[in-house]
Amino acid sequence: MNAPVPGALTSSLLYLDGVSVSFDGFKAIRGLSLTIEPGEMRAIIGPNGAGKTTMMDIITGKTKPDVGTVMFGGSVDLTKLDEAAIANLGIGRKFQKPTVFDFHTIEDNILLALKSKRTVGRTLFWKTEEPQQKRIDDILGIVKLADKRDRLAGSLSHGQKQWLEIGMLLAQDPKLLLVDEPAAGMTDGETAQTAVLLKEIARDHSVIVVEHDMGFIRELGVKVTVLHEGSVLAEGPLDQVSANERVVEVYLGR
Ligand SMILES: Nc1ncnc2c1ncn2[C@@H]1O[C@H](COP(=O)(O)OP(=O)(O)OP(=O)(O)O)[C@@H](O)[C@H]1O
Repeated sequence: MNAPVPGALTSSLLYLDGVSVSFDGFKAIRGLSLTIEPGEMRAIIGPNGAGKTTMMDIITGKTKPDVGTVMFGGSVDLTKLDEAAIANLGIGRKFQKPTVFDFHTIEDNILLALKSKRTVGRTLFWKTEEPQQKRIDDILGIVKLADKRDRLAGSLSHGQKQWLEIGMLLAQDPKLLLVDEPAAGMTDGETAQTAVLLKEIARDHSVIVVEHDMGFIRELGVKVTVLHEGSVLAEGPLDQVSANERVVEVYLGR
């Protein structure tokens, strides 16, 4: 394992170095190093089994690495914290399948997410209705559901449900959002709209997007990290990693 780089530790929002984890002797993550800067959106691609989900499990505390450094905000060691503590630090995760409350309105879904934010200070000073309403309006505007606010979430299309869940994540006020295959199952129009939405969110948040849809990744126009067999195979602009022979061999050419 490499020694942590002090400069990167102080300036990076997320810093992984030399991270490995094995399941029953199988190394799912091997010597993974990755740095996300404040305000950065990063796309993660890679073949099935490359370790993308396990990497997110490590960041969110679901899985503990066997070795390696995982630092957040320059000084917080995520390997020492449980999932709830990591969520409270401001790391939000959106799983592939949308989990919204179908029998509540869209607005109430956002309201419930706002109320479930578990920071003590926020709960104590939680009393004024107006800022809360403004926050709901802002979030519904970002996820383009303001005109549907009174409809039941269950009536939304798959793509719209994904946007609502992203809105619910925003209600938690995360510093870093981990988004797993947001474009899966979406129409082309919804996929393009999702890229616009994530770019807007990335103006105020750091975002890690795991995706297989290369058209969508092109739309995002951000730095791409290619994972393969649990470590970084290539990193850089999409055109650059797409031209990498090894990336073509293990992923793009298949
Ligand atoms: N809890 C576990 N127990 C045993 N093996 C696991 C476990 N979790 C993941 N693995 C294995 O680790 C490897 C990496 O899996 P992971 O789900 O992280 O890959 P992925 O890149 O997310 O793949 P996909 O694109 O299919 O979602 C796979 O070979 C998987 O079978």
